[in-house]
Amino acid sequence: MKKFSVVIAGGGSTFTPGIVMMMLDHLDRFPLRKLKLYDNDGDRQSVLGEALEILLKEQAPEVEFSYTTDPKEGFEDIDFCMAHIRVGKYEMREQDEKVPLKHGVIGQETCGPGGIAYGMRSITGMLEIIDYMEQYSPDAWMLNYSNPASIVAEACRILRPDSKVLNICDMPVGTLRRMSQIIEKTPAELEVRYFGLNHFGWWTSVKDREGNEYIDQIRAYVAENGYLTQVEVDTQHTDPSWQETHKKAKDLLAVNPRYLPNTYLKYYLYPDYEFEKATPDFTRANEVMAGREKKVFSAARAIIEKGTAVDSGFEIDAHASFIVDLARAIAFNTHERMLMIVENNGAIANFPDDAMVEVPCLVGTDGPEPLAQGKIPEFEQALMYQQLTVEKLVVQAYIEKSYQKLWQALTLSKTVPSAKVAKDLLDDLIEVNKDYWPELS
Ligand SMILES: NC(=O)c1ccc[n+]([C@@H]2O[C@H](COP(=O)([O-])OP(=O)(O)OC[C@H]3O[C@@H](n4cnc5c(N)ncnc54)[C@H](O)[C@@H]3O)[C@@H](O)[C@H]2O)c1
Ligand SMILES: O=P(O)(O)OC[C@H]1O[C@H](O[C@H]2[C@H](O)[C@@H](O)[C@@H](O)O[C@@H]2CO)[C@H](O)[C@@H](O)[C@@H]1O
Ligand SMILES: [Mn+2]
Repeated sequence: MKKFSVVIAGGGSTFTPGIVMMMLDHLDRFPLRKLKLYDNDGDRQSVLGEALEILLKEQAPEVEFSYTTDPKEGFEDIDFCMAHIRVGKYEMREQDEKVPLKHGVIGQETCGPGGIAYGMRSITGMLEIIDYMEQYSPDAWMLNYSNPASIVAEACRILRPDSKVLNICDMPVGTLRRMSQIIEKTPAELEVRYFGLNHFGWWTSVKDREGNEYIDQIRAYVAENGYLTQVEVDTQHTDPSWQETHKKAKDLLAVNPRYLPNTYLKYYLYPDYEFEKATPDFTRANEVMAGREKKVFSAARAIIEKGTAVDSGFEIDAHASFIVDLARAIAFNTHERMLMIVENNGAIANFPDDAMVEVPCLVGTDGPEPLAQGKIPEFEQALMYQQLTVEKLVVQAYIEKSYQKLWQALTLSKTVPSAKVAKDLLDDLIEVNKDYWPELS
């Protein structure tokens, strides 16, 4: 079987060790000849790079491993780029989550004003790494899960329409694990129908391979428990804030019992509840900095200190194996069925063709082919259209450097109460993002 060369862009990511360990666990399905880390913060990346160098020497010496901040070194001779960059890092995520709270609005990583601010930063970083990939390895594919995926996907549609970039999200993958536990199946046994935008969608069917429908059984469970399961399926999600998020699905179902909701809808349907329970001095960014980030980097420093990764604190991100499934689908034309963020083009019959939607796709060497999801009801259609327009206005604001369009995007968001609040918020966000956003006029 062909051996592949992969660069992880955003090598200093808290997810890098877990994903690398997952890839080593799948070498039989997706063999590697070369694995590289690329980041624009050498100090941050080198901590993980040095530790992973020790781990690969011990566990996969046949794989050529390196880490770099040099784009040519990072992106030459690769088959795939797995991208998980965070432009502005956690210090800016903290601003995304705290600045809106000062204006009485929810603060969140990818939703509402936080997501808009993050999107205005991410576009520049994404264009940068896409261009590096195309300059040094023009035949490579980028598997992107850098956020905010909806805005990044819309920016790719307009600014890099011919680039081989696949935008994906692991939220539905994680929730399907929960659903499978509820009905005592495995995720691999299930086939879903789903429609939405990224972090803004619904399941309309969950069937096993024999065609048995489980959505009613799952709905009955979620109506009582949300997506909280007896056994926590995500080690990432033992934090109380994530437990509350999975539980809140119960209230999302209450307002729209027709379909099973993506947990992110809570920020749009219950922004008042989310604002009331927010802790302005300690948001999710702080939780991660004190939790996952501290844990991952401490484990890396311990490996470097001891000189071995045996019994290390690195934890495999087994659930991230959908990334290998996606790479295999491209490499071996497997026609893997998975949710992707793709141009609608009729997949959702009564929604704009040029919307970047999250729907089930069959993925092969030519990329994803969306599966038709039919017409959607007007409640979901209207919500999606409002959010779609927000996302389109953000990308237009970025391209045109338009203050007016970004003000409109914030005003239109279901999380922002008025044009006045939107403008005050925008002026604050411009100030804190002055090193990252294009200058608006
Ligand atoms: N799509 C999904 O479902 C999903 C799931 C989990 C995480 N994510 C995303 O993955 C990303 C990484 O998350 P994290 O918490 O590990 O962040 P992190 O801050 O720990 O790591 C991100 C890395 O990206 C680097 N970076 C920033 N700008 C860059 C650029 N222009 N070029 C190269 N590197 C750059 C940073 O220096 C940092 O080392 C975020 O965008 C996050 O939202 C997405
Ligand atoms: O608050 P964080 O940094 O812990 O998570 C933000 C991300 O949350 C989702 O990814 C989850 C995923 O849904 C879950 O199954 C597991 O793999 O953990 C991930 C990280 O918590 C979401 O899909 C991402 O877009 C967010 O960035
Ligand atoms: Mn996501």
